[in-house]
Amino acid sequence: MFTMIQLGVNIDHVATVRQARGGRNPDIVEAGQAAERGGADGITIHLREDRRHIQEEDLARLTRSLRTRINLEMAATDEMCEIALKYRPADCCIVPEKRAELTTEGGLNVAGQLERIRDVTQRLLSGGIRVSLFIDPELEQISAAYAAGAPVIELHTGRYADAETAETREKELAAIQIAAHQAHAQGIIVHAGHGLDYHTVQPIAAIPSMQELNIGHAIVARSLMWGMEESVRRMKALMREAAQ
Ligand SMILES: CC(=O)[C@@H](O)[C@H](O)COP(=O)(O)O
Ligand SMILES: NCC(=O)COP(=O)(O)O
Repeated sequence: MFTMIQLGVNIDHVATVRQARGGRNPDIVEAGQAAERGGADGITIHLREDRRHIQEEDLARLTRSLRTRINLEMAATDEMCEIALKYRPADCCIVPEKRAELTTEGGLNVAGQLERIRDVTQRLLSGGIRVSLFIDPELEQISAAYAAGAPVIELHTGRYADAETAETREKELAAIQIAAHQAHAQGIIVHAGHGLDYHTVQPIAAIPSMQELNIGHAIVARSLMWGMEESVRRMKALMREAAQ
């Protein structure tokens, strides 16, 4: 059990609000620093190919301004590799992208493109960047992530978070628990994220090998009522309570 489970706060949707009108309000750096004051152990941003929210300038400004660390989510493209190697965030998480998607729909198919993912993983590792692969909780994908040489995986919690019945949620939770155990047994560091919120986070945080959760939309949504610091503080407290 990792008693000090960490929280990466994804601030993509602060940029979504900004992009609605352009300009610099709300300011992405202020949001990241407020999340850090609330207890964020890192800041996650997804620089999408379509730049719908986070821009490269956001990455540049956050790189200069944050106290903790940046987890850059990115597609497995040459463009994104070059940007990652330019700014050298502590972490890069390789995620699948489809332009038509509203948000990330599934995990990265590492098994189906192993050579490509291995190449991107090794290029980033060689640049001193820790690499995580965003995958569905499937044993085949864990084995492929290991074969690609990724030191970290982030288990996609979307099906669990979006489950419409208690039965489905229990089934999806069991899949995540099994996947986390399998990955940990292979020496892979286990993270999780996508769709988690204040009433679904604790069973995921309670998984013994879980070292970090990346949570964004629920925190940003709540920050409109509670403020960013308090929204992060409440999420972190729920996680720490569950992980004890
Ligand atoms: C990979 C993942 O689940 C999220 O971190 C991702 O950033 C979702 O994309 P949007 O932030 O664009 O919804
Ligand atoms: N990788 C998951 C993440 O960074 C945040 O996802 P969400 O909480 O915005 O769904």
